[in-house]
Amino acid sequence: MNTAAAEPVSHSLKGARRWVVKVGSSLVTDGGKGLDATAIATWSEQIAALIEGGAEVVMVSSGAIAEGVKRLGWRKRPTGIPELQAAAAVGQMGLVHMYESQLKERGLASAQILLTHADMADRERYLNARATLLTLLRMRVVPVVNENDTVVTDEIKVGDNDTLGALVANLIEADAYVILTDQPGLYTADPRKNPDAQFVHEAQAGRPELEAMAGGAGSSVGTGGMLTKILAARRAAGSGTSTVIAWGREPDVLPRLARGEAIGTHLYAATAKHAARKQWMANHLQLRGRITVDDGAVRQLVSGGKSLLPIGVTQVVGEFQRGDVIAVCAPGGQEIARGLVNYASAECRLIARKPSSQIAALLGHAQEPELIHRDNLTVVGGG
Ligand SMILES: Nc1ncnc2c1ncn2[C@@H]1O[C@H](COP(=O)(O)OP(=O)(O)O)[C@@H](O)[C@H]1O
Ligand SMILES: N[C@@H](CCC(=O)OP(=O)(O)O)C(=O)O
Repeated sequence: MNTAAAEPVSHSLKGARRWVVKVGSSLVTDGGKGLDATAIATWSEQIAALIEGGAEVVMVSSGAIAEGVKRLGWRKRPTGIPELQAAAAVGQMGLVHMYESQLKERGLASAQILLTHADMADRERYLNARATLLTLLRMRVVPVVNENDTVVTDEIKVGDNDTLGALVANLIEADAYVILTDQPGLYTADPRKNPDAQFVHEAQAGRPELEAMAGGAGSSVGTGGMLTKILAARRAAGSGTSTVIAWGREPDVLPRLARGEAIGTHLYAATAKHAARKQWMANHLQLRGRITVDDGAVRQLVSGGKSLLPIGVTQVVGEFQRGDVIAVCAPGGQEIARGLVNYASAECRLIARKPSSQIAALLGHAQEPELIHRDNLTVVGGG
């Protein structure tokens, strides 16, 4: 851990291509006073600069409840869950409207994505959310993500968009997760309560001593405090994503981070992205089925680093759903890869040996041309 300003900071976000940027309620609503148009304009400007430089950016924005409370004319945040949900539904309108207009002024289209933690836990929804987000990013559209507060209760109680941002970073395997908040970063203790607290410049994400430093929210508008940010950084590191916690009003913070400047607290991921993905597949998911592929497909997967297309599939064993993990076997039976399958077993049987152009005609719908996309595939024993 590096708390001394004199010690050189060794990690940076230079070269990061895919970014998730999260902003907290107190910043977005100027401490609950109402949507801060200037701040949102500033971040939009910075996002436009990143995209201009070839980056992809997902925005995760809190502030719906705080804005809804203001729009409904309530003097303070309610405690009842239905009232919080109602406030979020009202405030979300203003929130996305403001992002849309500010991004549009900078020539960028935006999209609203409302997610719950449960959406990421369900493998089919996980694949759908991933496909939607990656498609938007390919089109240079900026997804603006928030929790789907209408349908969740636990998430409202913990109010945890720090974690949601990390889940999105896992989902799209972001290079960088930037959490913008009302402090310059992590201190060894809550600086609002302890004036002697030292600034933490960098540390490896997931180190247990970081959790001991982090306290709860410092304002009545924010919810998670530093602890959820530290835990979110640990989670992001699981997919090889490094996290920076920085002050949201730091001038030009995002482009400066992209240029490699040391701003805020850098919580770096110890494992590289590709290795992290392999580990995740190996550890977290149970095999639900098996398919055999022909020699041509084996070559494409093992040496070519390509996706698996239905045309190379010769046999489908077991019952599985879209999003399940299946093993891919060579004609001799040995497992060569495993990955998240885009079609259920019954559909795989119908499209096996067929060109992808026939999927829509055979199934009545076409999710993706690949049976397993190469991003969701890990070659067994390969690099
Ligand atoms: N060790 C720490 N370092 C910095 N801030 C801390 C620490 N522990 C607790 N905090 C508090 O966390 C607050 C930021 O979290 P929160 O209010 O939830 O913001 P946001 O709305 O941006 O998520 C800070 O204002 C600060 O008072
Ligand atoms: N979905 C809620 C998010 C609450 C939340 O996590 O807030 P914060 O701790 O300020 O990031 C909202 O938009 O109000």
